[in-house]
Amino acid sequence: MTAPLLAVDGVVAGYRPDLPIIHGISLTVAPEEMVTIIGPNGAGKSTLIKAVAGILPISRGTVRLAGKEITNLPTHRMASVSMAYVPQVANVFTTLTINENLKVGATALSKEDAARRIERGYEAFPDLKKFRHKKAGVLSGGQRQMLAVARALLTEPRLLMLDEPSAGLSPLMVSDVFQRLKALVDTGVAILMVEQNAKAALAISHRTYVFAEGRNRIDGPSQEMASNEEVTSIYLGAGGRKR
Ligand SMILES: Nc1ncnc2c1ncn2[C@@H]1O[C@H](COP(=O)(O)OP(=O)(O)OP(=O)(O)O)[C@@H](O)[C@H]1O
Repeated sequence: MTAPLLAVDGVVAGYRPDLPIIHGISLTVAPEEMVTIIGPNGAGKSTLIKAVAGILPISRGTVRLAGKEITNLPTHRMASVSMAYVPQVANVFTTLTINENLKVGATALSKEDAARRIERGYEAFPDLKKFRHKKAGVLSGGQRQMLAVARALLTEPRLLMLDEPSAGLSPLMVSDVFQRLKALVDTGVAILMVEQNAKAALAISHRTYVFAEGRNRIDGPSQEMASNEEVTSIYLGAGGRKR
């Protein structure tokens, strides 16, 4: 088996040191793999991703990226370990133009690198180029999500983490956003994302982890999970039932 790019082992974390929300979660993401985390509301999906991103303190367990321990790495150092995180809300500056949003994301880069990488972002997301001088506030939900992703990619991460990229999007937009994320994986970026939209997540990702009550519940190849009885009955509802 390929050595994991991300290895989360027995992580305990929460919003208060005396009140853990996740109780020893483990998972891996291989290079160029797309992994989703699904589970009911309050299962601790966002908490896990925030803990890996260094936003919430980890009280037990470890996080390794490419074999190097990065447990409780300060968020501002994420780019230096080739990792990027797109939060669920407030992930773009709505009063700035698209171009300005990208420039803000590129402040740590040299002028040449910034220009080159922003141009590459425009190539990957042509809609953004079309509206480059428009305020991000006028973008559709899907385009906004793409802007947040394009900004996160400016640091050229090997691992991109996303918290519910489909939140608030129409089914058509979900499909478009997911296809673009999949295309990113094909260019060599690994993705770990939390999703409420279990059906779409299972259809697009390589592997899926199901969390419940702050613990690993079940995991495996997404195709298998999509036909797993427990997953279909509890998490997919009527729309995801086995044929
Ligand atoms: N800012 C916060 N302060 C304190 N507790 C929080 C905070 N945010 C979430 N929680 C609690 O942590 C638990 C897990 O929340 P989390 O957001 O990780 O769940 P989730 O699996 O991502 O589900 P959802 O899809 O509903 O966000 C919940 O019980 C929630 O009430």
